[in-house]
Amino acid sequence: MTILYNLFFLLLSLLLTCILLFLLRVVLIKTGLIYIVKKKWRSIEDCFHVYQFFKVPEFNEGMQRNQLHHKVLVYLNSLTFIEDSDFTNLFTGKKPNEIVLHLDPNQIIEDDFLGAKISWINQDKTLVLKIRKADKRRVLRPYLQHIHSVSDEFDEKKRGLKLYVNVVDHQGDRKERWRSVPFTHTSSFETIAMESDLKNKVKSDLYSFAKAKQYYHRLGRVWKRSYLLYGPSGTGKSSFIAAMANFLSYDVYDLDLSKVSDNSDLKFLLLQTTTKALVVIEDLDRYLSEKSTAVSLPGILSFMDGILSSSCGEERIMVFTMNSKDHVDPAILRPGRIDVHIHFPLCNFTAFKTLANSYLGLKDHKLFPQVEEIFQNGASLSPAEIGELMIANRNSPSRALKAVINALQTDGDGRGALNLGRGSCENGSRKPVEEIGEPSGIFCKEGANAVKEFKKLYGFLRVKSCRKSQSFDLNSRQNEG
Ligand SMILES: Nc1ncnc2c1ncn2[C@@H]1O[C@H](COP(=O)(O)OP(=O)(O)OP(=O)(O)O)[C@@H](O)[C@H]1O
Ligand SMILES: [Mg+2]
Repeated sequence: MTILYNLFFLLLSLLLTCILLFLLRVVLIKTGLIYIVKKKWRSIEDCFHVYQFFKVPEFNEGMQRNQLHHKVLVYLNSLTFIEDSDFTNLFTGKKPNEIVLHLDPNQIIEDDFLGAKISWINQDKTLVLKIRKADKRRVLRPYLQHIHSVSDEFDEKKRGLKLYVNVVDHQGDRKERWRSVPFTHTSSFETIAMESDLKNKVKSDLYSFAKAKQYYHRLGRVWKRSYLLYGPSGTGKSSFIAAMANFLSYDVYDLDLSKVSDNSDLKFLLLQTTTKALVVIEDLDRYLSEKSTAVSLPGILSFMDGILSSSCGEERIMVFTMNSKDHVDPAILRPGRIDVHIHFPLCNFTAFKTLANSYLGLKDHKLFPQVEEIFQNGASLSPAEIGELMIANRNSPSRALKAVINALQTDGDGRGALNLGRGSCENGSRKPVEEIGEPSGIFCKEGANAVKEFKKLYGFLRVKSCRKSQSFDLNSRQNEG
């Protein structure tokens, strides 16, 4: 009996202690006393550690700006810890409704890195780093490197993307060949009407490319990737390039071949592009067939193979667009030259529904079956043409759909037939998109060499079809990256 009593009292006292501790915690948190306790605890802890201090002044002895000071400031302003500090400054940002936090003079910021507690004090144009002596050897160097990369990334994002266009070299001195303007195209993968599976493949391909620096280096390859976007006018090729740039946060270099004076000029232009860039040549088929450029075919081929670009920065993506591959020199299209080919067909019913959703906010409509039937009969228009009709009639969805039906019945008849006859992927003849339920864009990887490399690396033995080898390639690289 006494044992039972003792056990009961023990349990009761345990329960009471738990309730008391819980109440104490609530009081501490609710009243803010927790911060006082934490502060006191830290100052007691401080007494048992030896600290080292590193000063980062804003200017050096020659009164030149110390870049590290700028980087640390950018880094500290990006920390979430700044929100938790006792006081800080609030400013409006560049974007509407944006509010940014900025360090105040004399403010102390706590940071955590690899388990070490680090604090920064903002004192009279000098930032002072305080670190425990015991942590210094292990943490200081990687911490400073971390600051470098975070602040570079932050600066990069703040800078905004740029669109560069090449200008004619009037002086003949090859200086300032690129002019830039802010890149403000708002196109994104979400706004492009395209089969979602294909879109995801492109996204993951781009993403794994951006992460694969070590991999490309190990293979001794130039860290670049090239895409060919081909299809009739108004099918979204240029919009897709803008979406790629926005997705990767890369600048765009739009190369106008008619303003390039010769092969060596092309080389100079490439040398002047920066890293993290999308180098674009639009309408390559037209330049080649009209011979409207002074650059020769070998000049273009070596540009594609990355021989020229290997000497300049890295991490670049090249994009070429064409209306058709039919009359292009086979050397351009040979496997391994352009990594990924993407076909942009005229609109099919699936793409039409995406457009109707984004332009008119329509998920379904009683006229949809009629539109579907017209598409099934082979009629088609470009997404640009359909988009225009929808924009013009955006206040009345029914009128917009009737306008599209009308246009498909009159202008769209022959175009559909043309689309059906087009080749799509290298390994087979193209069937009507709607009939076989094929994606509205075709994604076909032609990098036979790259496929071999991946097979060697990962021990894949089965030779797959063009389409399959591409997806296998993407998966394996994703794993790698
Ligand atoms: N697949 C699509 N999804 C959404 N909008 C599209 C699509 N295709 C075209 N558009 C719209 O049509 C307009 C023209 O498209 P874009 O300039 O990208 O076509 P293009 O294929 O580059 O044409 P071109 O070969 O004549 O240069 C853009 O405003 C774009 O928003
Ligand atoms: Mg275009």
